[in-house]
Amino acid sequence: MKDMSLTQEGVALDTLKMQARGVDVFYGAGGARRSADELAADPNVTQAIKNVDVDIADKTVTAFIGPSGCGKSTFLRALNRMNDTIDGCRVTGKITLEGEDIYDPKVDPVQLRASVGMVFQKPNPFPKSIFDNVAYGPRIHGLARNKTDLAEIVEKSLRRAAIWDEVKDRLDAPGTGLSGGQQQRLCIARAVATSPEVLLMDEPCSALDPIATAQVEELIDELRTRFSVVIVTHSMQQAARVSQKTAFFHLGSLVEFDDTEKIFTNPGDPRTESYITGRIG
Ligand SMILES: Nc1ncnc2c1ncn2[C@@H]1O[C@H](COP(=O)(O)OP(=O)(O)OP(=O)(O)O)[C@@H](O)[C@H]1O
Repeated sequence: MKDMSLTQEGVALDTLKMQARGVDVFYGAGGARRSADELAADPNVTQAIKNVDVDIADKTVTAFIGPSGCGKSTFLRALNRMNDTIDGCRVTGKITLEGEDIYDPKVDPVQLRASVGMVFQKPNPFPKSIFDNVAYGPRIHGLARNKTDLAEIVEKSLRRAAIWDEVKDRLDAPGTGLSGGQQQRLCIARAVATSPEVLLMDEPCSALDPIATAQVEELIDELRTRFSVVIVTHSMQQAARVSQKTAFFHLGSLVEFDDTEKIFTNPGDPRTESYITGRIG
């Protein structure tokens, strides 16, 4: 019998943070408002995501895995409307954060991205001081009442990103002068400074050495005590180490979504099995 306290994707209802239903993403869609069916039928339009349903649980790390070009990053960007910044990119279907439609015209995408933060593959600190990198979000969103308050938010964020001890004596130094691993943790501090509900990470360790990767992975485990984390990774070992839920994408479709342990030990779909055993991808 179906457990009514779970969503169709098997996530406990009382922990549901984000939900995607029937999401399609198109590139080269042009400016005119066309329906998903019209876009799908247009040979000049690329459909990168096809009818995807996903549930993102609170205080959980969800990994998106799949072969190159399957749409992982495209779908991740749909979760905080980063695709809005790409000309001709159209997202259809429904994505909610705490039950609210994030594509509703009332929603301000800049505000949304403070709640659904993002960390990119390549560390991208602003050409500003370490302090100003972290203070940027709280400043533009008016989250600090005064200077002391702002300094507290910056310190707390740097501590959460496990980089405070390394930078506390040089907060005025440029963020771009840090090592790659430190820059990535600085970017994580910048993303958590606005107290997001969800943190999206697009291959956050791919530019890092094994020691910096281990530090960021440890940090991800710590971050999930406060936030939902969604991570795109090419490393199956990393997905198995850091996540509790895994979504396997193939050719723009979500093939399987389940507990990470199940995906890696007893996948339900032969395509998932082929991928995790190295036969496709
Ligand atoms: N800005 C864009 N314009 C046009 N097509 C794009 C754009 N970005 C991605 N695509 C296409 O969308 C599809 C999915 O790409 P996406 O980058 O989301 O895949 P991915 O699974 O994240 O790949 P990878 O693992 O290689 O990063 C691909 O066919 C890609 O060529």
